[in-house]
Amino acid sequence: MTTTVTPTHYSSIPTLDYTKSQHPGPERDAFLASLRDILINIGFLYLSNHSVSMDTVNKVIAYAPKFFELPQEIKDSVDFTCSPAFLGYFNVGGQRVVHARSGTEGPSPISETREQFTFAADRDSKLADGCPEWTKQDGPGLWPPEEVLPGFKAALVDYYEQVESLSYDFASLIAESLGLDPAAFEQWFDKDRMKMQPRVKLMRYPPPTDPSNPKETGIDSHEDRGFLTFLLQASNVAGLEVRNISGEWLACPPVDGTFVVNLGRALEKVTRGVCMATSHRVLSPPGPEVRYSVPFFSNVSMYVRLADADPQFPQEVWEMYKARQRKLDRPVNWVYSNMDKQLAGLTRLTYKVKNHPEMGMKYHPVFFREVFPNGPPTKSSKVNSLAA
Ligand SMILES: O=C(O)CCC(=O)C(=O)O
Ligand SMILES: [Fe+2]
Repeated sequence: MTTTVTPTHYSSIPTLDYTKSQHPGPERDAFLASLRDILINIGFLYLSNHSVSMDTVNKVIAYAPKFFELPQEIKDSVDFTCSPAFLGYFNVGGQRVVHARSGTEGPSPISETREQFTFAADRDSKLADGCPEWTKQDGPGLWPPEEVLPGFKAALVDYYEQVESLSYDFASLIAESLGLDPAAFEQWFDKDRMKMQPRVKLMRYPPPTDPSNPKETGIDSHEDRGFLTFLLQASNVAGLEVRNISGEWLACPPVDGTFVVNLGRALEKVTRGVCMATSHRVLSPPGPEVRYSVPFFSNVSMYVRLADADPQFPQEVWEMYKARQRKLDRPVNWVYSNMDKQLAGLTRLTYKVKNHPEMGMKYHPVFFREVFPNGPPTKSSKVNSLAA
């Protein structure tokens, strides 16, 4: 029997009310049906009434500008180049970047301008000899001194832990909506959550330094590399845009009390392309206001291989997937690379060293020579990994 499925054409970003998923009944069934459609046909949603306390969210919103207003020498003292775990402050000032999948560097590259502060809950560092090289990405973050910004670390770590917990609950809803056991994705996570490596970034997007240069932007079109992204838009300034299956750019403006949730390439791969890692970009604000945002990137365990995925979706899910593939304005190339056949921790470190060769030379000198047997690359061959 042939079924004809027409993919939903999204012309705006849909919203799901998280509370509807919390109790069995028709509302929960409807939530799961909408979630399935969204995962397959747009890959982006607003999540309202989520489980993270608004008090915690509001603290993060209040701290974001305060961090970036700190004197430059304090921000520089937590520069990520001082962290083997690649945590800390990074000033992306008008750099040329190339993003995975979405594009190659052309003759007139986009230059991105933003500041970011990457953090995680503290993990033990494993710098001792004998640990696999990639475990050295674990480690404590860099934080400004407590007296400079009292309460900053506590508020951000509280936020991190609450969103992390939501990320596992949401992964289980995704599995269920796709007709799998709710625990099906647990195979991609460590039971001991302290081994997991989510990352959060405070982002600050200033208006362009040269408004006459249309190539200056916040973040060029890209897909996130991780599993799920939970984005808090932390000021009332728009700029995020999302590409739908027909190639139209949809605005995704801030909506109070929501997270924007989108799917990363790891989730795309473990679902063999059924869930879509959707392209998105951030335009620099027109000014004078600055835009702040706080993406939380969940990820798979460092100890799994994405290419081991063998999801047993029901036939109707595969039909929805095939119907979407026929409608896409471009191929979604989710095929497994050699990198997906090795441990995810190794792949992640490889991307980090490719992105930041200077960090590779400093903290992973032996591994660096494996990645770059012919010596350090020229600047233009850099690949930007956002959800690092
Ligand atoms: O700042 C935003 O709104 C989105 C950021 C983003 O896409 C990223 O960091 O991967
Ligand atoms: Fe992103």
